[in-house]
Amino acid sequence: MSETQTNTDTPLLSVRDLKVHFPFRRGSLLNPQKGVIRAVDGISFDIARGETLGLVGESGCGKSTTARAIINLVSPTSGDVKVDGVSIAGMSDAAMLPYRRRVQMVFQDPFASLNPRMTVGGIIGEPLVVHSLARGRDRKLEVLRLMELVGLNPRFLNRYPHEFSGGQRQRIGIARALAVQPDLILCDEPVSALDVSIQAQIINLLMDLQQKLGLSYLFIAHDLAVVRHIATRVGVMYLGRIAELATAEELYAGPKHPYTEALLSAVPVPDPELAAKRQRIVLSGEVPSPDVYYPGCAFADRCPVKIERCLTDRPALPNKKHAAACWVREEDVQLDQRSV
Ligand SMILES: Nc1ncnc2c1ncn2[C@@H]1O[C@H](COP(=O)(O)OP(=O)(O)OP(=O)(O)O)[C@@H](O)[C@H]1O
Repeated sequence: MSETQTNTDTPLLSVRDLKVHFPFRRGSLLNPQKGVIRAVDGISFDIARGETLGLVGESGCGKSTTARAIINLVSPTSGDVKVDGVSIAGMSDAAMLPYRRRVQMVFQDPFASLNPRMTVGGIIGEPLVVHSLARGRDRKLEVLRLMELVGLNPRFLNRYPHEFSGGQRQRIGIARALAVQPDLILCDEPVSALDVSIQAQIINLLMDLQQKLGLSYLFIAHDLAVVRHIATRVGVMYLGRIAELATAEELYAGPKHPYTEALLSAVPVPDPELAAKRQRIVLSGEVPSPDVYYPGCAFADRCPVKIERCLTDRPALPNKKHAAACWVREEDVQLDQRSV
């Protein structure tokens, strides 16, 4: 079988030991400082066809940078991103074009990501032009079909983004991503800027589209409540690393990492009796700066169950279905040799 053929055993997306470090210089002429921001610091995960991986963590933990590296908007410092087993590292622009069609992105702020001077028809139809997929009347018909698919009234074809609500603008962004018939959509906080009732509508739309079109999603959010209904599996990120990776069911029923426990304790529970029993874990301190190198677990400073080893030895995420990078909670956690 050729490398470009679809192999159902190969994950659609495979990310291995991905690091994205941003070197910086600051300070004064007399006291210059050089350093590196470890935005993403050695993460690995797969996404299968038709699956949704939720990627969750506080602001600045590296979620968007992960998505940007997958779509090649930033260059990885090291590690590998493969689609259907084919690595994108070092691909020429021409070789990247079909890849860009297969992997699309939907952004958090649907207003900032849509060109205000283009009509909805122009915005949704643009990728069809870029990828030479449809022209003239065919293009218009395809745009109208896409508008209906995402629940937009086709009569609004010639309207501008500012004439739509936040939820409708996000539908435009989704239709634009769908125009090239992608396999995987990277959804970077697609509902964070929307009201709660509208959030549910957009999540339902994404799930409905997944059913109809067999799409895979990487769904980024900063809280666990948002990904609960859409994610098949969830990765919890902390300071550029994955603290815990599990199926959504396992993670919500029994989180292993103390950081996941703290995040989950903040998720509202609809049942008042359960809510009364639930103890809220309030973490002390802030997420540490990604420009400091932590030899041990990056969460150790804020961790309520840390032991001495957590400060000195970096735990690697065990390679199994439900895994946490935690010396205290996980029996078969190993020393992460790669980062020493
Ligand atoms: N181009 C860049 N140059 C330097 N630092 C960057 C760059 N892009 C991101 N960072 C830094 O990398 C870290 C991770 O940023 P990233 O945007 O990936 O986090 P995030 O989890 O998506 O946060 P948010 O939810 O706020 O978007 C942050 O400290 C950020 O300031």
